[in-house]
Amino acid sequence: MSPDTNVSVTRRLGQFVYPHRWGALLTVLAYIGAAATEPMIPKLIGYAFGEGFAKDAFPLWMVPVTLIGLYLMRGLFGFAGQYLFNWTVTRSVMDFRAALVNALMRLDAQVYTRMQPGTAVSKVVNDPQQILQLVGDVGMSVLRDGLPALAMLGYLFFLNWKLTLLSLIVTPLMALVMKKVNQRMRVMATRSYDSQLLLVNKVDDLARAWRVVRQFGAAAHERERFGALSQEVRRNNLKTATAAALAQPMSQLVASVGLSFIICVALWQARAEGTGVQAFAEFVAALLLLTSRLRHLSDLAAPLTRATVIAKGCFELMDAPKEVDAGTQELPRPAHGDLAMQEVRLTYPGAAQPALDGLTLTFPAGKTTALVGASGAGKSSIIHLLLGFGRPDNGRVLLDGADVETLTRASLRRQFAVVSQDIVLFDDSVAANIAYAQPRDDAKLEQVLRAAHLWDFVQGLPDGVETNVGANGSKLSGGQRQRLAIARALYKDAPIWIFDEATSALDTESERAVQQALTAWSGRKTLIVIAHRLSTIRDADAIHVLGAGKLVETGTHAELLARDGAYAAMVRAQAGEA
Ligand SMILES: Nc1ncnc2c1ncn2[C@@H]1O[C@H](COP(=O)(O)OP(=O)(O)OP(=O)(O)O)[C@@H](O)[C@H]1O
Repeated sequence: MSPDTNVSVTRRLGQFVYPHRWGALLTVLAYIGAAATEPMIPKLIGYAFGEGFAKDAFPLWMVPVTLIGLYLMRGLFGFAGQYLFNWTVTRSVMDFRAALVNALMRLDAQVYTRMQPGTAVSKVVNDPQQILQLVGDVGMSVLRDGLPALAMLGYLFFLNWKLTLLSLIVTPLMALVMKKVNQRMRVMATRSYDSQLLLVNKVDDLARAWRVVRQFGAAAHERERFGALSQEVRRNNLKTATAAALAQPMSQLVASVGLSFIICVALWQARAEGTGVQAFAEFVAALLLLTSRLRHLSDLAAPLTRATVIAKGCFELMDAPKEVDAGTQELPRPAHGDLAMQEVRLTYPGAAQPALDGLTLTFPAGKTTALVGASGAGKSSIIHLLLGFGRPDNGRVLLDGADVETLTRASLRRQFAVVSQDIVLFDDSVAANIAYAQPRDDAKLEQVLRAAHLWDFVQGLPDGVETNVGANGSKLSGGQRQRLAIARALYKDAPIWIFDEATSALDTESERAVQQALTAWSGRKTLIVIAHRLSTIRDADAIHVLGAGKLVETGTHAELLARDGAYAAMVRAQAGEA
């Protein structure tokens, strides 16, 4: 990491603290107040020893009053400093997290396919707190040791400015050694952080895949893999700690070289100019005190390095490619719902073959169109493009005649309600999941729950529609989760519905009920259905058959059977399976 990066990381961190600068400023003032009380203690002790023994000295009650008063003041300043520090840090952390979540919401779809969920959790939840705490602690040390060090430096100049200037010559040497040590620490801290993220992702996997792990009897296997990762984290942490532990002795060694040089010069000067022992002793004592303060300050490199490394990771997430939302056109609400693809080609980054290859097809408004084809034929990729999650390399996707690239993403996505193969539910109530991000309407809620064949089940739940469904609907069965997702799509009441294997987990009775509900809406909605079970799409107005990203044939169920092509073969194959 170049120094420039360090500067930019610091500047970017500063952006989150800046709005709360008054808190930071008051923290500094409170600590200055606390530090100011420090010299009063030896001063008072000296006074007590000097004047206190005299017969007509101050009355004795002044001792407890002064001492208690002093410590009370110190305590108040210290408390105020801590409180203000935490006030500033917690607010800055909140802003930092908000910026990270904001970035997360706008990432390009491809970034999600590369990113482990644990990484996002760690970067948004843990890292901002850790970074600002580390930087804050360093700031505290600067206040505690840096301020007295500055005072001591001033005093040294006052005592002997020539010698002090000379002592400053050794500073670049110290800086050089510290730079080398810091570089090593940064490398180690980066490695340590990266391996820690792997560990986070592993634990995330273990918590999510616990069923698979147990079904495969893979606990020992997973323990072993976790153990190997833990070992790597431990090794990297130890190396970072070793590099940090080396920092202090190294800086002390350099300081001792400098110190011996200065003492020699001071002695030489004293001999030549005949300055007294007292001036020499005072200078050396002050210099030693300064060195001890500086030694504490040199310990700050390790936490700062760690904070920089972690912050860099957060900023990488913030700077990751965002979804392009360059369109300006807004569609009426609701749109008519006429979809078309013209000569569309889509190649995923790093893929050898295009997922869609010169595809031209339509999804007419108010009609039910089915997409069928073997696994990997490109069905989900079509949905991916219709929803504007990706852009075709070639060709156009049109909604009501407008290229979807010209539409704002919000206006485009408002037109779709999707039930996909991977159902995602929120750790919230049934009602909140169905009326997700929409105003709550209880009558409508009941209507969609009935349509999704879920009403009786929900009525039997302890808190009815207010019952929590668990993380990703873990308290529901596969079919119930799917029906809940269907209800959510119905609630959105968009002009275009996409059902991607949406009824695969339903029993025949529920499936029939859902189909009936959909038929009731047919003619008013554009319906796109992806189904492997061909019996579910035989009534579709049109069926597009895909193969390797290309359109193989199109027609109604009867037409395609009569043609005796790919579709007819698929139907026969499924009839054979059944
Ligand atoms: N994010 C991605 N990155 C790279 N390749 C991808 C990505 N998503 C899909 N593909 C590839 O694109 C091709 C089409 O995939 P797609 O998911 O559209 O097929 P599908 O017909 O929906 O399959 P299934 O019926 O199994 O869901 C496949 O070869 C797949 O490997």
